[in-house]
Amino acid sequence: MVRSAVHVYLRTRPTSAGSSSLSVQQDGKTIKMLLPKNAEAGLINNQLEHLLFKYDGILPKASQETVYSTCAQDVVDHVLRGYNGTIFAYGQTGAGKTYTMSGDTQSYQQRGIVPRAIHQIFKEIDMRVDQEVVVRASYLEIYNEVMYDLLADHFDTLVPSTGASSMDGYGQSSEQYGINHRDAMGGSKKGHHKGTAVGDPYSGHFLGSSYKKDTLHVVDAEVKGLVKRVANTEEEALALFFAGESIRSTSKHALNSNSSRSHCIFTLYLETKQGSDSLGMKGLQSKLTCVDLAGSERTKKTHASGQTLKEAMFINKSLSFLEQTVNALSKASHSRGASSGGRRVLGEDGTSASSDQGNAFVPFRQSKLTSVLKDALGGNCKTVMIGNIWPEDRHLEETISTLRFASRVRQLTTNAVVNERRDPEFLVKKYERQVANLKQELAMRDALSGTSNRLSSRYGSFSEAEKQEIKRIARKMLNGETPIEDVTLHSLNYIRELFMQVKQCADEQKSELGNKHASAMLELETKLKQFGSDATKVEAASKADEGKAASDEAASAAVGESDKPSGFHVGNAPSDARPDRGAGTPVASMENQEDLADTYQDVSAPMPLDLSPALGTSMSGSIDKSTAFDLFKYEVEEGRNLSMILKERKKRLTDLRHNLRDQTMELNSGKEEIDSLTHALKNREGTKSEGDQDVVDEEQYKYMQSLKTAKRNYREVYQKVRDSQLQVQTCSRDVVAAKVDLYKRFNDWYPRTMANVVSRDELLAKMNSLSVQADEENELLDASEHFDKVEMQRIILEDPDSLAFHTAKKSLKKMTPLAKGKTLRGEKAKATMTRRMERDLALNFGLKQ
Ligand SMILES: Nc1ncnc2c1ncn2[C@@H]1O[C@H](COP(=O)(O)OP(=O)(O)OP(=O)(O)O)[C@@H](O)[C@H]1O
Repeated sequence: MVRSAVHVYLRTRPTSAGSSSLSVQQDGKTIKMLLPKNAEAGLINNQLEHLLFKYDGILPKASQETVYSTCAQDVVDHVLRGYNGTIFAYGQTGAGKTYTMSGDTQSYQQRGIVPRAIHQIFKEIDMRVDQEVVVRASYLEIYNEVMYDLLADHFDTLVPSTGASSMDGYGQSSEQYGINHRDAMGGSKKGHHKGTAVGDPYSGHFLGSSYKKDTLHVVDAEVKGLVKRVANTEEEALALFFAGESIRSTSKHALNSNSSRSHCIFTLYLETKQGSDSLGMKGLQSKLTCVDLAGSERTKKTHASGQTLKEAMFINKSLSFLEQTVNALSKASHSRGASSGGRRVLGEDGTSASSDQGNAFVPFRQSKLTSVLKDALGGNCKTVMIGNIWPEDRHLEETISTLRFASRVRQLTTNAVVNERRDPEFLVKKYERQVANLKQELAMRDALSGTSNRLSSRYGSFSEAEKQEIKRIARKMLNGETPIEDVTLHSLNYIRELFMQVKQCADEQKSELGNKHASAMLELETKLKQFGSDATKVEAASKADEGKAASDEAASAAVGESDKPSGFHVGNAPSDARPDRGAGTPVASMENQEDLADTYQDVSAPMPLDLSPALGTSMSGSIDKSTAFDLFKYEVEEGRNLSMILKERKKRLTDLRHNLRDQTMELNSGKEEIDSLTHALKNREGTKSEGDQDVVDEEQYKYMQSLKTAKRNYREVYQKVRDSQLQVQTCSRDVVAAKVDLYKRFNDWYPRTMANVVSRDELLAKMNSLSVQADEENELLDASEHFDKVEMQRIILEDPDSLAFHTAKKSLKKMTPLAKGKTLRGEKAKATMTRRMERDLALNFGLKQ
């Protein structure tokens, strides 16, 4: 097992004052700190003149983009490949942790690591047409050592329009677990809201103080009961994140007007499935955890009092537990690394120090934070820490402690592995099959023992050359050139390979036939259309009912006739029920789900449509195709409709697959029931004396009846599975057809619209004139709708990638109308105060709340 080091980066907050004590060395990874020789700066040190700290990178004056590409992109990439990843920001209050993790959530340019990670994840998922990836999100807040679910039921009130409100598929409900909810306005539902405003009464925090404790539990670094919301798109995931952000607890103090008063942990869970239901689904399960820790603070400096002081005490205490945990882990790692000749090695489970250390105790359970971060600090996770510092002389002491902590974290190692998962039912079946095959193989070996054939008995897999040879024999068998009796069957393994090759040859022949069938279908369709117009003429000439009857009869005759050779029933579907397929469209030959990816490539290949981010954002001079494609999807009615159809079909496909999976599981348990009843029946028969063999006793009768019912149920479920399989196949084809349609129409539209358009402004003007025409033709938009539309066009043209961000922001704002000049937090606080007053009044009058 390979352990890898936790990577640590240092980011400095820009400051006008600057620091005379800190300097970054030439390697860009080492920071030098000169130690002052006086007590005024809070330090007295007579021996050392300076300290050197080395990290994986130092980022002074770095843009948000640089920070993301340096520190986070690789972790997210790993998460997409099935690893767990954690990115956490640590540092004193006001040093820029929230700015680093969340960024300025009002500004796309200044967005932080979380929105960027969401974008990277969904962009990659969009490219994986052959995989089913389900993304879920959770948002946990640890405030005063109590855990809150920031995506609990208030979320439906906050962002219903995005559709991102479905809970996870496990039927988890927050109520069920008795979670401490924050309501939409930031107060604890179960609690007694106790607001403490510092300065501006609208910028204070409002939190519950009489909440029920220990309702969320941490088991093996997993928070049980936390709601995981499904996010189908980037926009939905962003909406979830923004909704959680809007109710985080913050407060104002002397060093930060918007200081986080809690540790916030936003997690994205990815479940990737690949394979077919019949062969068993192979899946990856990974998660990306983004942690914005509350900042350590000297209460003397922040002038904290009252509630803010209490919060500061909780924050400092939990950070000190974190330090103790890291210290224990790094000590263990250090000593074991030294004794093993390596650098840093930890106990495999990451929970305890090395045995060389005499199993040193690592205090993970001391606090909620360390329990949750257990994996990130030493378990199955790829971890990155960003240390944020505020490089001013007045913060020297805090800076030193951040630098020291970061150095210790850099000594930790984790053990990240790909989290592969197979459907357990499928695995059991697979192993059962393997055991049965091995038994047969052995029996065959015994039978063949002593003969030369025995030498040919193989257990390993065949080489490519051997497979080709077997395939040649299979083809000859299929073509009737070699009689089956003439084929020497060397071993069971050989027979299996031969079967597979026969199947493959048969599939190839089937696919050839399918292509021929597709062209025949096209021909048939053309004929049907022709026939349709002839029939219309006939209908016009004759009486309505007679004409219809004649037409139906003629239609079915024609359909039946052409259909005969293939054995398919075409039916009497209206001509517009089938998507318009061009002669070269590969959809017609689509036979199964595996063809999806190929088709996607086939379809996109002839169209120079590059959706890579680099092209998508390049706006120098002319309009690139990627931008135009986004425009087509969002702004042109035809494209919007097609894109909507594609989205709906994809959604339906996902639902159908889930349904199929459930039914397959039901089928499997039905089979198990039949097996066990058969077994029981046989046992019963075996225990009877010879004379009683012909008499069915009561117990036997019971088994027989149950067996009959089980078999009947099995048949019913089996039929359902077959139907669902067909539905999935049809729906897969519909998805591909919708994709093809969208690309095809776009390719028609693109040269038409882009003719003579070379610059962004020209396109904007053209789009505006088109939309004005469209508005006039359809219905007039009101002023705000028109503004939104123009704004969307501007966003798409400037940076199509930013669309999801802006739309998610807009949907959140719509639900929380803001008064001009007021912040969301201000509104939240105001509403909380109003509610509190109402509640107090009600309490005074003895009304129940
Ligand atoms: N790299 C940076 N570039 C621009 N502004 C920054 C940067 N880092 C921090 N800031 C600004 O400094 C202020 C404090 O930052 P932030 O709230 O992120 O600190 P914090 O470490 O999260 O503090 P706390 O622990 O109190 O929550 C914010 O106004 C933020 O915009």
